[in-house]
Amino acid sequence: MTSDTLLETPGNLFVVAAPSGAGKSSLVKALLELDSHLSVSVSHTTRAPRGQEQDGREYWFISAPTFQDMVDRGEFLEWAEVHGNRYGTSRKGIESRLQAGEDIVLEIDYQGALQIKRLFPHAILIFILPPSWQELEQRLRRRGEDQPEVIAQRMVNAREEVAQARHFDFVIINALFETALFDLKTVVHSQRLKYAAQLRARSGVFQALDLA
Ligand SMILES: Nc1nc2c(ncn2[C@@H]2O[C@H](COP(=O)(O)OP(=O)(O)O)[C@@H](O)[C@H]2O)c(=O)[nH]1
Ligand SMILES: Nc1ncnc2c1ncn2[C@@H]1O[C@H](COP(=O)(O)OP(=O)(O)O)[C@@H](O)[C@H]1O
Repeated sequence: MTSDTLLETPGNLFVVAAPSGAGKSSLVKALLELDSHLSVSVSHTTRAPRGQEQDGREYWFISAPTFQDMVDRGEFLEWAEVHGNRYGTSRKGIESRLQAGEDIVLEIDYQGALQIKRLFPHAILIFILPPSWQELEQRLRRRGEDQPEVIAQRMVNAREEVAQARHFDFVIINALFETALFDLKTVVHSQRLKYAAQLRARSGVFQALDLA
């Protein structure tokens, strides 16, 4: 990463991906409660809402034709088909929020994460791993939101998803929740420090000392 790419926007962009059930949503939710400078982008999806999910909170739930219209109009920064449904990050707001210095987290799959890295080379890609396959399956069952065949499909897809972790900047193992949350906070915090250091490196003091 070069300093120029880091300074592309004043806001930091974090992308968190994981196989279904690894704990990504729980970790991001806990992180947002602790960090008022971070906000999450709400994706659009053609998937039906689960139990307590609300339109505009977890996702914008839209029909397949509406999703296609948005694709055709170029309204997504990235989109992908995951577990038989389509999911996308709306362009609206993201670029302007980053330019305004806001930090944003995207909770998306690996295909979307890799698209975002191409668009925003300074984005920080974080992959969350479960401690074992057995624990992953247990978490999907305990969550109690998906039918057995949906869980089976997600376990099959998880093998392919986990193989993509090597393309990410950081890999966090979510065995103990509090430890994984601490790791996630540390990544966010260190990225902010790095950015602040880049700004200082361009400041008058560094220029005057021939350190820039
Ligand atoms: N590419 C992309 N993937 C997304 C987006 N929103 C959610 N996803 C991913 O779609 C997958 C399925 O999400 P979901 O149906 O909520 O299931 P869960 O991960 O088991 O909670 C997960 O890997 C999400 O990270 C998006 O905007 N773009
Ligand atoms: N470290 C952990 N230990 C045990 N259970 C966890 C842990 N992290 C998350 N969970 C539980 O696992 C289930 C799946 O978590 P969730 O955040 O919905 O995953 P994802 O968003 O990755 O699909 C939830 O019931 C959640 O409470």
